[in-house]
Amino acid sequence: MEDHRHESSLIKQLMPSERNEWRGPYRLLFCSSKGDKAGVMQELVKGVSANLADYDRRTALHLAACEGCTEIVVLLLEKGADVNSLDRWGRTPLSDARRSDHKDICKILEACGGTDPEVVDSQVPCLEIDSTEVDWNGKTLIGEGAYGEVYLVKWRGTEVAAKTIRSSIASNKTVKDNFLKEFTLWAKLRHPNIVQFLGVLKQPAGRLVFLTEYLRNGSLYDILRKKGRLDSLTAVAYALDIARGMNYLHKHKPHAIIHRDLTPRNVLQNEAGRLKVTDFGLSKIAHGRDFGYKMTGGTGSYRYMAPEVYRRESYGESVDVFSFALIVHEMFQGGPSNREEEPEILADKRAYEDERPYLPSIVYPEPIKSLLQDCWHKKAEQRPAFEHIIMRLELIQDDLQQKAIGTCCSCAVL
Ligand SMILES: Nc1ncnc2c1ncn2[C@@H]1O[C@H](COP(=O)(O)OP(=O)(O)OP(=O)(O)O)[C@@H](O)[C@H]1O
Repeated sequence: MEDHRHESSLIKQLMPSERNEWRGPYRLLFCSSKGDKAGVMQELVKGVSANLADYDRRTALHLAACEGCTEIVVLLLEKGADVNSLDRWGRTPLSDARRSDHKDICKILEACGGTDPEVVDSQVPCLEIDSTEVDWNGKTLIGEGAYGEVYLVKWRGTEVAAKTIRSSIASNKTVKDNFLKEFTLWAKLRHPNIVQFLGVLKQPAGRLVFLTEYLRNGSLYDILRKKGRLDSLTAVAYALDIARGMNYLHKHKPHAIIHRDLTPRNVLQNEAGRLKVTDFGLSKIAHGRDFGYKMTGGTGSYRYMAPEVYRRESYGESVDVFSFALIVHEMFQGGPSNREEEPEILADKRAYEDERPYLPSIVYPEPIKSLLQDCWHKKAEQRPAFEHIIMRLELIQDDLQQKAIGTCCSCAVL
């Protein structure tokens, strides 16, 4: 997608020297994007319309809202700028201010009747599923998480998972709106290793139920509990599934999607044996400032938490790489290490004493060992990106397959 958020397309085409000397009506757009109040005033006094737009239909108000130029926003509104003008991508100035996190400008625009189609979108009918289409009669409880129960139900004759958000959580309007925003984003995602979001049920206020595809084999957590250690080829195939799903999320445009809560419980398996990642983005709502939920030892999220998250420092995509390494470690080992230790204490030791799980050579092939050490590196910027992890895993997979064929052939010769 084109990045249209920052500057008018006309301004982008100008050389720096031309920008400074630019005269003519479009100077209004340039000055608005640069916070040049005197310049904006000059243009308006000359009679340039406050609603002048470039050929992407970006107005001075879009640009000022996007760039955080509060004074210009106020001035343009006073001079009759249309608070809800839509650009070529269907965005209003409020959409731009929200995306750039200019909270003061959002308040000003909202007070003037500004709306954000991207949020309205979260309630658009295409996301909404009529509750009467869901057959709850034969429902089966599949599991229970931090937010509520998960049921197997039928929707239009197809088995799907219905995930409920407890009313104690969903009755908070801000929390509910944030869930809806995350669903809007999730609904747009399509990848073989990402659980498919299907829609939100029309429910009375305070309740929230959403549908996703149903994955018959349950979570990786359940699989490891049942099967214990996985053989190297299976573990690497599973690691590749997770890495491909995560790479898709991290490469999302215009912003990477960071999972923040990648754990074996949030990795599900379908009947064909393929793993898919689920519940990304939701953890920051429930665990974040919107809702004072604290991750418990029970849900186990601390066990996979990157040191910088535990230390409450700023973080990026590599927090998911850290969690990924611990999941891969478990697949080779058959479960978490230091099972008896409180997850929070474990996270503390990882964050402050640089403690990491043991990697015995008898269990971990050398290239897996070095991959895990890189992925849980204490310096977040040293951890590899998922696209590189995929390449390394593919090489490891080829090598393991060659060895497996070799072993098989020597059996046949014998
Ligand atoms: N789409 C699905 N298909 C099949 N089973 C599912 C699906 N979604 C969830 N489950 C099952 O329900 C359980 C509970 O899921 P849920 O996402 O609510 O919580 P969790 O991931 O286990 O924990 P937390 O809420 O702390 O992340 C999962 O562990 C899984 O076994």
